Parts: sequence; C-alpha cells; structure tokens
Amino acid sequence: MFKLIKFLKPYRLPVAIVLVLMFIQALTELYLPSLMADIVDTGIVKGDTAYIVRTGAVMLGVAALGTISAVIAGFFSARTAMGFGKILRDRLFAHVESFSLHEFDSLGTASLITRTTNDITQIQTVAMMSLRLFITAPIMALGGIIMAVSEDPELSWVIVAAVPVLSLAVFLVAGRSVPLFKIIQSKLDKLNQVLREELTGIRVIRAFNRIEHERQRFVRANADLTDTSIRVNKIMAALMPLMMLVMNLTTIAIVWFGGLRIDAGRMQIGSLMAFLQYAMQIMFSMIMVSMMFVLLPRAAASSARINQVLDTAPEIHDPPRAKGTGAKRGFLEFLDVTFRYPGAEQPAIRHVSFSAGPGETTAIIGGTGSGKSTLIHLIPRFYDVDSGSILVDGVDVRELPQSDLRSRIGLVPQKAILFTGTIADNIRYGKADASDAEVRHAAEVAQASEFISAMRDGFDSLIAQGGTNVSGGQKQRLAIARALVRRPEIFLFDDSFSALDFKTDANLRAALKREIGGATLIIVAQRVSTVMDADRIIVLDEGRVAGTGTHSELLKTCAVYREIVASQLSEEEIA
Ligand SMILES: Nc1ncnc2c1ncn2[C@@H]1O[C@H](COP(=O)(O)OP(=O)(O)OP(=O)(O)O)[C@@H](O)[C@H]1O
Repeated sequence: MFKLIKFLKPYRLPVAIVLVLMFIQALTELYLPSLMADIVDTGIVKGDTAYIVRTGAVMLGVAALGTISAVIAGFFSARTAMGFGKILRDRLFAHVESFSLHEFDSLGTASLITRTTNDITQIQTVAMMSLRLFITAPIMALGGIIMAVSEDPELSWVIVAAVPVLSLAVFLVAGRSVPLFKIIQSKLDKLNQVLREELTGIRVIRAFNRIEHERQRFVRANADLTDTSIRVNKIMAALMPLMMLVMNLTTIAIVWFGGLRIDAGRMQIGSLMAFLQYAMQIMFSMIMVSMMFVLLPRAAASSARINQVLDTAPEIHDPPRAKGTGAKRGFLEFLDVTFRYPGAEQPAIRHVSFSAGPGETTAIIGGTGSGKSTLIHLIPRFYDVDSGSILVDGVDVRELPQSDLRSRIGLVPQKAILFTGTIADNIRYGKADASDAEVRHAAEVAQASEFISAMRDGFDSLIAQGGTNVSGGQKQRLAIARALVRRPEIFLFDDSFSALDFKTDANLRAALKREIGGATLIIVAQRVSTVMDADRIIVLDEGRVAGTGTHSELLKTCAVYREIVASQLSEEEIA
C-alpha cells in the first residue's frame, strides 16, 4: 500500500491543504463543548445574558470556521483521491501495454480489467477517507481525552474503561473480515472472467443451445461472490450496534456518575455536558479509526494486486544500447530457432532456419498446430526465442528497439481484429498520417473497395465493437489494407486468405505482387493453391522444417508436402 503513495506526488499541495484544514476542523470541534460549558456554567447559572450572547457568537464563529474547513477539505480530498486513481490507472495500463504475451497469459485479461477498475476504486475510497481521518481521528481522540480530563479528572475513569472494550470489538471484527476481503477480490476476478467469456462467445453459446448452462455458470460465480460479501457484511453489521451499545452505556455511566458528582457539589452542569460531548467525540473518532481498520486491509489487498502487476517486469524489453540496421531492406533470417511456450512440455518451434529476401515470397505450410503462427509471432518479438536467433537486415531482433522493429513489419493476424471507428480509421491504424488517397489505394489492393463502396457511408461507415457488422472475409481484407497502407519492408500474412473465396484470394495475391514487389513476403497458408507459386515454401511438421523448396521441388523431395497436396488438389492440378 505504501508503495503506491508515491503516485500522490503531484498532489502534494492539495494533500497539505487537506491536512491543515482537517487540523483546524478538529480543533474547532474540540473547542465547542468547552464554550458550551462556559455558557451554561457562567452565563445561564449566573443569568448573565451578555456573556451568553458574546460566547454564543464566538461559538457560531468557531462552528462556521470548522464547517468551512471541512467543506474545502472535502473538495480537495475528493479531487486528490480521484486524481490519484487516474494516475494509478494510467500507470497500470501503460505498464500492462509493455507486457509480452506471456505476461498477459499468466495474469489473465479478466483479472487485469478488475485490477485496473475495481481494485483502484477501493484504493481511491480509502485514500479519500484516510486523507480526512488521518489527522482528525488522532487529534479528536487525544484532544478529547485531554479536554475531558481537564473538565473533570475524576470522571475520566469511565472513558478509561470504555476505550479497551471498544478496541477489542474493532480488533475482533477486523481480524475476521480482513481475510474475506482478499477472497472477494479474487471472486470478482472469476465473475469478470465468466462474464467476459460469455459476452464474447454469445454466438457460440446460442448456436450450441448452451444458454442455460452458461446462465448457471454465471449464477454460480455470482452467488459465490455474493455469499462471501454477505459474510463480510454480517461481521461488519455486528460492529456498529456493538459500538453504539458501548457508547450508550458510556453515556449512561457519565450521566449517572456525573449526576452524583453534581449532587455532591463537585461538578458543574456545563462541565458534565462538555464531558459527555468529549466522551462522544473520543468514541466517534475510535469508530472512524475502526472503519479505517476495516477499509485499510481491503485496500491493502487491492494494492497487493496492483503492485503485483506493476512489479511484473516485462520479459521483452528494449536492449540498453539498441542497434540500428543501416539500410532498411527487409532481409529476414532464422538461424536454428527453437522456442517453447512457458509451461509447455514440447517446443512449438525446433531448429528452424531459413532466410527470405526483398521481393521474395516465402510461404509456410503445415498441419494445424505445426507452429506456423508461433513462427510468425517470433518475428515482431511477441515472444523471444529460447535458442538461435532471428535477424532483420542482419541484426538480431533482440538488439533492435521494439518500435523500430515493428515499424518495419506489416502483420495481418490470423484472427482479424478491428476497432470501433470508421473503416477509414481502421485502415489508418496502420499509418496514422495516411492520406485519403493512400487509404483508398490500400483498400483497392486488398480487394476491399467493392464492398466498402457498397456500404451506405463508404469509407466513413462505422465498424461496430469487435467488427461484428462486417463478414469474416471483409474483416480480413480490411486487416490486409491496414497492413498495406503502412508500406513496411516485411509483410507477415498469418493465414490471412483463408476466409476469402478462391477468386478473391487469387486476385489479391496478384495485386499484392504488383503492389509490394520490393517487400519481403511471409505467407502462412492452409491452401496449397495459395502457396504454389511462392519463391520458397517451408513445410512445418510438429515445429520442425520438414522441407524447403519450390512447389515442384517439394513434390519430389518432401513426403509431408506431398501428403498435404494430395489431400487438396486433383491429379491434374498437381501435375
Ligand atoms: N499461447 C500459447 N501457450 C501455450 N501453447 C501454445 C500457445 N499458442 C500455441 N500453442 C501451442 O503451440 C503449438 C503451435 O501452435 P500454432 O498456433 O503456432 O500452430 P499453427 O500451425 O499456427 O496452427 P493453426 O494452423 O491451427 O493455426 C500448438 O501445439 C499449440 O497448442
């Protein structure tokens, strides 16, 4: 928790203002009962109206000062807490952005969302409360004791007796509720995870008639969270009546024993009234502190979850002294590359070596799970290789700044992802300053202009969240246009033609050849017809290179390739 306090730095001044104002407010609160005692003991008892008016006016002034201080402090503490939350969210998101895919896999997307939203809100609430109570509660408690003792030292034993009872109640409640708060946050993670999966998979859920099953899954996660929350709240609910009981018993004891002392002529009525108020102030500040005791551990649990994210060092980072490559031409080289996913038993890529140059098309083909996408993902450093190296223009990708490396690459992922915005926005995602003509041209080459112009608003048509209002093939063509507008040196097409019909696939490849003749093209494909005319075909089998060559060479030399071809093409096509 304390580790996060450094993010309050930009709010040093408002924090100081709040602390000073709360100090003033606490002093005014402490001063008021003794003024009231004066009015009763000196003004009312002696019938001195002028004194009553004078002291009453002072009381009003003091009360007004306290109220104004509290209002201004409230304003600044709210601003500070909100700003603190904003800074935390920004920092967390910026850090998460630097994660490699491995860190995303291990922390989990749903948990990262809960941590960025709910956990930060918990801390924000506590920050706001503690700012106000940090000064007030101890001053009120200590000051109250001093003032009460100064009013009547002999009656103070009542307070001395009540405080330990109150402390014990707080201790018992905090001890039982704190572990449950930690559990609540992880159950919230679980609920978010179920919710996220169900919302994104709604089509599959409906198609497979699993609505009831999913509903039950959600109900279970929801009930689980609710049960724990109710358990905590039950414990917490016991705290208030317990405290009220102690407070009321204390009041009775003070009035009872105070009454006896007044009878004996050893105490004045005003003093008793002031004493009672100080006793209440002491107890009330203890209740406040107890609330903090309850909220603090919850915020501590949230802080630990946030710190876990902030302390996770991204596995992939820029080298301390990055190299430049000189000319950017797009030479790509794999040198004996082996890579295993963290936790996996077998490497997904084993001893892969090949090189690809500008103007060449290198196709990668292989069965499902043979490691094609993995190989593509190693090039922009989504993961780092375990052994061997990948060179771009002669420099190991690990020695290049990530932004420089990625600026040379135009990736079309296997699953085309679009963002909310217009079609033009989505294409411009590849190059923020692309002109309208560039955007149109990229769409033309990607064979997307026909369907774009058929849409009512053309390039200004809106893409719904997740790209649900365009077809799979249209999405892929927009993803291709997005990579094309970038004009990179290396194009990576990860099975990007699979959702296209044969004719569009052929037209697209012909247009690509004309358009990006000088770039290095890596195409992952399932269809032999897509890779047949590539300059080089790499056949992957269980992460190994089973053969490299042109279509006709591989037909002669590679059994795995022949099998793939035989399963897809007719005899004449093969010939
Ligand atoms: N994030 C991951 N964590 C662990 N293992 C993974 C991960 N992604 C893929 N794998 C495993 O790595 C192997 C290669 O997967 P990859 O996605 O590269 O295959 P692919 O050839 O692209 O398959 P497809 O043609 O079906 O897309 C598979 O055995 C897969 O189970």
